[in-house]
Amino acid sequence: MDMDFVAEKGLVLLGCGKMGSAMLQGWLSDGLPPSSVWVIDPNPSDWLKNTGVQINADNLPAAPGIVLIAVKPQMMGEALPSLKKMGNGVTLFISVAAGTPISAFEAALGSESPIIRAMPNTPAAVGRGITSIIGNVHASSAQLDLAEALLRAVGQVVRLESEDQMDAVTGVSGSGPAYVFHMIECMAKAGEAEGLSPELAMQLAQATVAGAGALAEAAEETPSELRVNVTSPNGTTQAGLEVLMDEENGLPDLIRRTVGAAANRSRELRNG
Ligand SMILES: NC(=O)C1=CN([C@@H]2O[C@H](COP(=O)(O)OP(=O)(O)OC[C@H]3O[C@@H](n4cnc5c(N)ncnc54)[C@H](O)[C@@H]3O)[C@@H](O)[C@H]2O)C=CC1
Ligand SMILES: O=C(O)[C@@H]1CCC=N1
Repeated sequence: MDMDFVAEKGLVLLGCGKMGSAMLQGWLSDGLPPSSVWVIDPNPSDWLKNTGVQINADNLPAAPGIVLIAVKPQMMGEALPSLKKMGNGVTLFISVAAGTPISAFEAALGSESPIIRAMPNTPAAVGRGITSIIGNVHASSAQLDLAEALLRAVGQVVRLESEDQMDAVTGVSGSGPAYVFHMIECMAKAGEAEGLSPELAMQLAQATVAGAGALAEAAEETPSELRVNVTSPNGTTQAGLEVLMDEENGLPDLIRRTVGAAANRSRELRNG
């Protein structure tokens, strides 16, 4: 059971904004035929309109293979009723919404419905996402395998042991790309402050973050060892890291508070 199953039975996307589009882009470039995809979204983007998928069509499949729910948690109450008739025990629902618990989908779609809660991230658009998943009791191991196969087409997949882990996961990997993009912005601005042109500073910052990420993934050394490899005793990196790694004002505390705030917001979203 994999992409062929999804192509045959159909994929319905409820909401196709930034995250839904990032995943759809990955699936379409992986060979999912646009004719197998139905999107429900009152505000489809120009990109979406050019993909060839069916948008707000009347001919929705009665029992699609998968329904991906990718609306904002705040829109859930308004959006979910349109799916209720698909809560037939056959269709697998996958939600990527931050905060919204599995119990909310069970209440809206029928308590027998197989539901998988997932937390992806936008690097899915280039096949480099990571998605954490957990299913309800009605999601069979074959359905978890199906979700994993679908999501693996846009990056790595990890299975969680408990839904409680989802808030921390959201704080680290769901929101994480934004922290890294901001790091690029800050490095580029700092390069400008040291006299580089904006274009050169941005090129250096982007390539450095992308290259360091690729090396961290490919190398046998840990990120700590890779950091030490860059750091010549009493050299330039040491001088920089003394600021970045400062216990009181440095990155460790800042990142701890950043991830904590995102995880807390995820906990708050549980209540709608
Ligand atoms: N953007 C990200 O990096 C990530 C987002 N998520 C989750 O993905 C979900 C969507 O987030 P984004 O794509 O960033 O938001 P977005 O605002 O870009 O997309 C939401 C889409 O839902 C559509 N929509 C609104 N009301 C609707 C309705 N009643 N029926 C159908 N569609 C409706 C909107 O037109 C929009 O296209 C959220 O629940 C978020 O927590 C999860 C992981 C990462
Ligand atoms: O900012 C948000 O709420 C969503 C969830 C994770 C990333 N974006």
